[in-house]
Amino acid sequence: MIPVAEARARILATFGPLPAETVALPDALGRVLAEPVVARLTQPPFDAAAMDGWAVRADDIARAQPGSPVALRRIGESAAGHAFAGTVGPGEAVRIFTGAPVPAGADAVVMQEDCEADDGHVRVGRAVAAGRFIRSAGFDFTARQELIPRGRRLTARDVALAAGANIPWLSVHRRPRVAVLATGDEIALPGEPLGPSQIVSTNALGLCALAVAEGAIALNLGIARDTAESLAALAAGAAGCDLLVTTGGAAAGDYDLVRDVLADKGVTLAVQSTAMRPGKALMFGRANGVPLLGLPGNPVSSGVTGLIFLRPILRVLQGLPPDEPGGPHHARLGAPLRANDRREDYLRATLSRTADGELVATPFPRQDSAITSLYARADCLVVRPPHAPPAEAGERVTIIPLSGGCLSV
Ligand SMILES: Nc1nc2c(c(=O)[nH]1)N[C@H]1C(S)=C(S)[C@@H](COP(=O)(O)OP(=O)(O)OC[C@H]3O[C@@H](n4cnc5c(N)ncnc54)[C@H](O)[C@@H]3O)O[C@H]1N2
Ligand code: MOO
Repeated sequence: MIPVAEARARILATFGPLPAETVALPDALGRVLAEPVVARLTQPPFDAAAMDGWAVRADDIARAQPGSPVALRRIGESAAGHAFAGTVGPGEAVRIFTGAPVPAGADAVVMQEDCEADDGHVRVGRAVAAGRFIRSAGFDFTARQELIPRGRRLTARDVALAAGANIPWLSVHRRPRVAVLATGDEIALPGEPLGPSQIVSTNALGLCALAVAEGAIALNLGIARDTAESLAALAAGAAGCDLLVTTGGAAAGDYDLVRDVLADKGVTLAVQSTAMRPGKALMFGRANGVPLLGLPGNPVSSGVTGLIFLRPILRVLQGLPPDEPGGPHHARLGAPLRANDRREDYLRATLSRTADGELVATPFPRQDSAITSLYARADCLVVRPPHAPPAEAGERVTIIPLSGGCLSV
């Protein structure tokens, strides 16, 4: 058994970002930038009004007050998309609307609420400083400015920003293609009629969903029976994928075939088992040239090892750091814990807050790696290092929040 950190390091060392491809902007949400987004225009491209009102010369209305307005001659109109072509001279004003270009000669906008207009004149009842209610050209960004750095997972806000920068397509890392293979004579697909000793496969669908949530394309290869032929035949479907993930058949039982059948002859597995719970039965190597991540069969073990090993692989393949920035996260323990043994423990737990806002993680009393109902309900995993001494309620612990994924606003 090797420590989790070492297993992760050995596994992640074999992956790097996938090549870039070009996608249309509407398809870029959740993708990771391979090239920075650089503005193709200056925004706003011209000095623009920030309010509906009147474009004026600030000096002309320096003495205007609510009781004694200054009258200016109205000479035209500037609406969004329809600029006023002339110049505002002394004693003149142009009707203007939010977003419209401020005409030459004017240096401020007065809100229409402070003005009274008739056909020929506008009476301005408030003095404003030069620059008031004008968004000057480039006030948001300028042409050739780097707006979004490479390596960022694009949010809905980023898509809007790139659109504003007049960019119709983006260079992003190719999505990882992940093949997922369940194993075991006892496993059936959801909805199939079940034999007397059969159970429904949860793991492959859960792992495919995890892969999709992390931005990958998942290919569910189905369920291999406990024979070398079945396993080899279905695993062949992973050809051309960036990763083959198996679940089940990873321990040392008589029917646990994954290691023997799939690992290339002569290739040593980089990881054979890890000092973690759940997830001891874990392997990593290559099968027919495709990286192979062999996860355990117990459903919670497959889910947790998916989070600890599959998720960072998918992030690295997309050009992201293995872990989300901002970690590690911490909380207070909501219940005491016994001393830990030599395996790093990942306890399924709920999160709550104390009256003064502190985060509290309370592990479920039952932690068996086959209890899927509690795993689905958990808000976080509490990480207990190997040989951790007994812990009191209230102690600070490291947690892994069970949220996130590729779609972010
Ligand atoms: N003598 C030992 N026995 C076991 C050990 C050990 O160290 N020595 N480790 C235990 C641990 S811990 C785990 S985890 C499992 C891992 O074994 P495998 O990866 O070989 O998994 P299987 O034996 O194939 O299945 C275990 C369990 O999970 C169920 N399963 C399998 N696939 C699915 C699926 N797709 N969906 C839902 N459930 C699945 C399977 O029916 C078994 O109940 O080994 C322990 N044994
Ligand atoms: O490796 Mo097992 O995952 O502890 O349930």
